[in-house]
Amino acid sequence: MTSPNVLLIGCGKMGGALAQGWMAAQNPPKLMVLDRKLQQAPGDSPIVRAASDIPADFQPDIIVLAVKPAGADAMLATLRDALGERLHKSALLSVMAGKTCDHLAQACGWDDMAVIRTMPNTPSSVGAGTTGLYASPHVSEAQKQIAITLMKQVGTVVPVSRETDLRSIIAIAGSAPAYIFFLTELLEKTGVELGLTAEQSRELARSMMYGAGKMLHDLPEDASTLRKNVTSPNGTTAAALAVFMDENNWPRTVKLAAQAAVRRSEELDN
Ligand SMILES: NC(=O)c1ccc[n+]([C@@H]2O[C@H](COP(=O)([O-])OP(=O)(O)OC[C@H]3O[C@@H](n4cnc5c(N)ncnc54)[C@H](OP(=O)(O)O)[C@@H]3O)[C@@H](O)[C@H]2O)c1
Ligand code: PRO
Repeated sequence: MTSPNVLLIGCGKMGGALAQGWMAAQNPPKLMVLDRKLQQAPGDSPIVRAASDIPADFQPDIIVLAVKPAGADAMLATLRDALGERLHKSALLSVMAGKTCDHLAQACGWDDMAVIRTMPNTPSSVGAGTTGLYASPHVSEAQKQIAITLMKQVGTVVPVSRETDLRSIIAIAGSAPAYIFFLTELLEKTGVELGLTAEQSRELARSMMYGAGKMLHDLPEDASTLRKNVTSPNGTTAAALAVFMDENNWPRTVKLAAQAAVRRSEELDN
């Protein structure tokens, strides 16, 4: 398949992670980046500062919208003015935590605009991303396949048939690397409190996270089996897990945290 023309709007934390992942992939897209401050784009992709600077002969296959939800409408208005029918011919792929497909289509100026909503995460930068993907009814099968292929270049894609499922995906995958990074921070800090040097503690916590993640990725066993394999009867792990697994501890807080992320994504739609 020939590589698609991709216009990436916003090359910050998430847009930048995708661009990095794509540029390291086998058959990278032909990328143009729109960002007001970025100095150098991954793969030295061309950068424009505003929609009005997009060259007249550039027809994007996919426009990846990676700005904050609050800035989306204004950005789409300038894009519509600059691209006209070229915008209508593209598929819009949002990575934003809020704003529905219908809302984005209207902001583009066409009710039948092809809008794909995704929820990727920052591990996309190292080809280990996880992306939930919903294609609205106006997206053609060909456009959907281009979008899936594009996001598969940076990791795993989980298509969903209900747009509202993206909220759950935010809670379980989009925001979730931050939960894991926070746990890593806590382990590092606790290691120092227990007498390790900061360097030792950092290396131990990070290496352990990588090893556990690699087992989850490489092996077919359920997470619960992998957990049980670490837990000797009446041993050290059982002592630690008795704290974490208390129903008022992780089972409760993980659910509360996920519900808070879902609620926030509902607010970001408006
Ligand atoms: N971060 C994540 O882990 C993650 C994961 C999944 C989805 N998302 C979604 O990704 C989107 C972006 O989040 P982010 O964390 O990547 O934010 P970010 O780091 O602030 O990136 C947004 C980028 O877009 C640029 N930008 C915004 N408005 C612009 C405009 N009008 N013209 C030119 N450039 C403009 C920003 O420039 P300035 O800095 O100058 O404003 C910035 O470089 C959000 O909608 C979020 O919900 C994020
Ligand atoms: N980062 C974005 C946020 O915090 C969306 C998921 C991850 O809103």
